[in-house]
Amino acid sequence: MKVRRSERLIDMTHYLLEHPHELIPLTFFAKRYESAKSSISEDLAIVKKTFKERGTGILDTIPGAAGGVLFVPEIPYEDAKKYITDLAERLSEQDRLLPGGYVYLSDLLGEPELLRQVGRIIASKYLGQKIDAVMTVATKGVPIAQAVSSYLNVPFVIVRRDSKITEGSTVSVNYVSGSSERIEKMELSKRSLKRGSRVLVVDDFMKGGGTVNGMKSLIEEFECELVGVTVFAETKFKGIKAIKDYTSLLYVEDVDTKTKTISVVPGNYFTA
Ligand SMILES: O=P(O)(O)OC[C@H]1C[C@H](OP(=O)(O)OP(=O)(O)O)[C@H](O)[C@@H]1O
Repeated sequence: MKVRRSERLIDMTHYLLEHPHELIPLTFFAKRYESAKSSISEDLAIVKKTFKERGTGILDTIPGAAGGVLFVPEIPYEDAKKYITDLAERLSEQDRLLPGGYVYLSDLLGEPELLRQVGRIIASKYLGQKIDAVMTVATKGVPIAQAVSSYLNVPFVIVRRDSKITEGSTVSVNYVSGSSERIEKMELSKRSLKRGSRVLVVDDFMKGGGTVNGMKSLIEEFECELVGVTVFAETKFKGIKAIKDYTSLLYVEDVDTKTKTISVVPGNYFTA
């Protein structure tokens, strides 16, 4: 039964939002709605225009028999800036400060809406760049990696600091944990990354940068390519950070251990 345009537009938009970075042939929609390809092309032009005007993302049209449409999510700069600025205020609450200058984030990183927004903001940073996998380290980086990978439609891989029999054979590297200035080890299952993969590293928090630097070494061990590094939050570090090229959404600019207060501002995401 032929489907009316208004219904096609609703269902088509839902399908595209659910399948980012996936090339969808026009014939798929023509069959789904029992409509002519010319009608589908008109529908997609409406969706493309609305996505662009609303900052939902880009609807690329790939011509030819093997062509189709491909939805690339993004977030307008102003929307990202406002969201992160509001989050910075929220983080500047009392009693988030932990020993060693860490910040309690687990409540925030358990909120589905926050993870959706953070995933979209981080994915938008790498618009147009080929990414084959997102990498993070257990544990608190995992929800962020999952959110980013769902927007990029690529797998995420979890680096571990402890050996797990269920990971099979692994590649491990030693790294200097900037925070504890100790030599620590991290490892990744050999099955996780194909040689030559382009990898985006994300994590929840950066202090000395040793953890991210360890993941950078792992990427080299796998003969893969580091596309970039984005952390949810970073804090000042008394020494020299182990890594220079990274983006942070939030920056803990001041910590008062007496009053247990912190001052958080937007990170270098908006300036880098
Ligand atoms: O920049 P660095 O000085 O290396 O510190 C950042 C590390 C430390 C902390 O992990 P932990 O809290 O140790 O581990 P988990 O994520 O499992 O809680 C955080 O999640 C980053 O991974």
